[in-house]
Amino acid sequence: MSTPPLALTMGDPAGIGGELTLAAWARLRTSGPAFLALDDPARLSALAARLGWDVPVTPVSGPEEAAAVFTDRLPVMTVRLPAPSVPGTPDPVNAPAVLGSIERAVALAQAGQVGGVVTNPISKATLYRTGFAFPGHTEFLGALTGTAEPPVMLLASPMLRVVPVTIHVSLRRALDTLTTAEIVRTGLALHRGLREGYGIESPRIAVAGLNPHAGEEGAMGDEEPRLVVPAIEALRAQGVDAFGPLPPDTMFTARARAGYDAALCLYHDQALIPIKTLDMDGGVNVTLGLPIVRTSPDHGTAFGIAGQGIADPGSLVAALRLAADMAARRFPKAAA
Ligand SMILES: NC(=O)C1=CN([C@@H]2O[C@H](COP(=O)(O)OP(=O)(O)OC[C@H]3O[C@@H](n4cnc5c(N)ncnc54)[C@H](O)[C@@H]3O)[C@@H](O)[C@H]2O)C=CC1
Ligand SMILES: NCC(=O)COP(=O)(O)O
Repeated sequence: MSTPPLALTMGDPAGIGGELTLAAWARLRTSGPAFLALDDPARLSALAARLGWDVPVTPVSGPEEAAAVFTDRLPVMTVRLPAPSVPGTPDPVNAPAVLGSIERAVALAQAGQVGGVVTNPISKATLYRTGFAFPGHTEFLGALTGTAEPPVMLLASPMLRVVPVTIHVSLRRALDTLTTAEIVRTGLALHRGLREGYGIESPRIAVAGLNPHAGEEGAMGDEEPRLVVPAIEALRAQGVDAFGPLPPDTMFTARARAGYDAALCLYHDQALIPIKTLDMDGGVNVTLGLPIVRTSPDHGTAFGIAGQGIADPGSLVAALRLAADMAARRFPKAAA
């Protein structure tokens, strides 16, 4: 049996997702991994024509047909848009198609018809206006696949892997809701994810402090002794090679990064600023704790440059490659 293709979602059709899908196909068509887009073939064809890109788009009935045509044509399983997409101007009317694309990709992955799901960026604010009740893909995918615990967001590049313990909440709320139990739960999920997804037998996990100088022995905040140190002790008691809390301002230097496999960070920007600064075009967002493989580019919809053909497809290409690697590691029989 040959490796099944990956499913690539539409993302917000007013964002850069469409042109990234076209560019990713051009880069991967001969080398793979193969993927099928869950998108509107007419809008992708029109976009390719407008950009002057030679990307033949073809509707397909399913993953098998997609794998057969991938070298010559970009295969698309049709998800019709209710309204024409205008680059840079998101339209909530298209939200059902955006979400439908994700739902269909997940169903294909759960049925074992695709190796994993790769998502193009959605506009969270646009979806919230239509009543979307999840902070982002990560939590939506947890609900779609019925995970017992909330999934965990890992951002990964060859230079750095980071996980934020709190994700899409205000900084104030992140501080108010940070608990030892949540640090431990996230650390355990990271430990498992590094073993299963990356084959790292005994992952070294650096835990960030919250305050300047990791609290300066309590003079600049007490969260380190009160929340973080007990979490590290609990993780170590469960066999996880966790250490810290490290001063956040120096833990991302090249020297410091050489000492760990992933950094466990306490809030969104503590994790995402270093990785996007180091490797915006190579960073990949991976969801840990799902029964399926899911990756995505590390960036968003980039409405300001959408439709111009100048968006860098590097992060999406890296996301597709990583999803294929993870699928092969998780489902070796399907990849044989
Ligand atoms: N996985 C997802 O679905 C994600 C969605 N978003 C959503 O994206 C929307 C916009 O978020 P922002 O914070 O503005 O971040 P953004 O990543 O969309 O844009 C930030 C800056 O990076 C540039 N940029 C982004 N991707 C690029 C690429 N591939 N090539 C060249 N330049 C690129 C943009 O032009 C902009 O200057 C928000 O609604 C947010 O929720 C953000 C991150 C991830
Ligand atoms: N800042 C990362 C991000 O927004 C990705 O979120 P998700 O949609 O993958 O949950």
